[in-house]
Amino acid sequence: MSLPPLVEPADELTVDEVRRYSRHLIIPDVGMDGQKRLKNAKVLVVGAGGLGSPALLYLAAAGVGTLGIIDFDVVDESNLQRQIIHGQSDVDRPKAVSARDSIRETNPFVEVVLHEERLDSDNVFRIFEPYDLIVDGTDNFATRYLVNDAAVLLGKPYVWGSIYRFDGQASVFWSEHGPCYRCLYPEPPPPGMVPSCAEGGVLGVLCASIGSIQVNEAIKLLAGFGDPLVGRLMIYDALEMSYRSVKVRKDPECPLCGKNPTITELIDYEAFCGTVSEEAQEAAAGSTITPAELKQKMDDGEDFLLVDVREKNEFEIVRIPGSVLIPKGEFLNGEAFAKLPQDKQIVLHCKSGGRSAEALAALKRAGFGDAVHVGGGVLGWVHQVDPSLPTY
Ligand SMILES: Nc1ncnc2c1ncn2[C@@H]1O[C@H](COP(=O)(O)OP(=O)(O)OP(=O)(O)O)[C@@H](O)[C@H]1O
Repeated sequence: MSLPPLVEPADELTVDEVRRYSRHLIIPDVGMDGQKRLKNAKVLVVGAGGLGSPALLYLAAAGVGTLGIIDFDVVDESNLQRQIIHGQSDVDRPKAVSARDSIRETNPFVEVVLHEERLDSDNVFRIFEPYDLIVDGTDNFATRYLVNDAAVLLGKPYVWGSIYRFDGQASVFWSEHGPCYRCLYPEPPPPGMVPSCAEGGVLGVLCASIGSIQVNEAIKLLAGFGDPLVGRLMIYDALEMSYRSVKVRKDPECPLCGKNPTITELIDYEAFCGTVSEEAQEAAAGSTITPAELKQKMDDGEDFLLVDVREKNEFEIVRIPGSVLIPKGEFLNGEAFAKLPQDKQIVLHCKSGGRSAEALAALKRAGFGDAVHVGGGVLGWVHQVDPSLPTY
């Protein structure tokens, strides 16, 4: 499928621009016409993190005239392994500002528009409106459904990417010409079932592999050449080193872009995707202790078993003294229960409190009524009790 260019060409390129983009200009498919279209293009990148970093740098280098950056976060040292738009001196600076500075260095001809806020249902239409196309570099389901729904309702193409450990996926969702994200994934996974990169990790260079595919697709759509990834899902396995693409059909029953849409306006995406299941929230209510309270229990010599429900690799990075490791999965499949004493209170913790709440719900269901979990997890322990330990 080939599609007409999204953007009209700019009137002209300056002498400096011709010199800068000469390696594009001599590709027949791009040429003067394509480069002028890129110059006139306005692209918004949501998230200046793992995918957003290479996406922003390559979009800027390619000569996309206006780049919007939306991110609410600041640069953390643990970002630098993959978020190559930021450097050591950017730690603690707002990501959007740090990304803008790098783009200025890469290509001063690009106009950068900063949105230092969290994209949500209240601001998404206002923020998306001026842009021709949206590139999604975020890491959470609530934002992906929000971006998809807003893009469908505004009729804009949505260039999507996703990464985890060694696996990546990318596609272009554009309901006028093919499926939307909801046609592929009608429902978010149950809370806690799909680990994030923060929980499971990600190979840094995978961000470049998938982020650059997103840029490739954005450029093709803006300038109107090649076969866009509309109606196809690209699947990349960095361990096997295989790329394949599978067809994704538009779902006629899609509640958003199907024949009889039931979703005609934005919804509450946090509630739709639920970061922690309702059962876990209920289990945690009244059964949550703070890291400082955990320390007090230890100092008082209370007899309890502290169970870390993270994965082995995380346990090796940092652990709370005296804890034993039983990963969350063993609570969900029931294997953990036989390993636990019946005559002691069980105290669960994870990295920041989400997984331990899920494990706590399973534990309570199995009859361990006085079990509790530690709100804030091992990160809370480091901040409140022992700042000499590393965080990740
Ligand atoms: N709704 C949103 N609005 C604006 N920015 C968002 C939104 N959701 C996520 N982001 C940003 O998208 C980026 C996602 O990047 P990535 O997952 O690589 O980084 P991270 O969240 O910094 O990493 P980690 O979770 O491993 O610490 C982050 O910079 C995050 O702040």
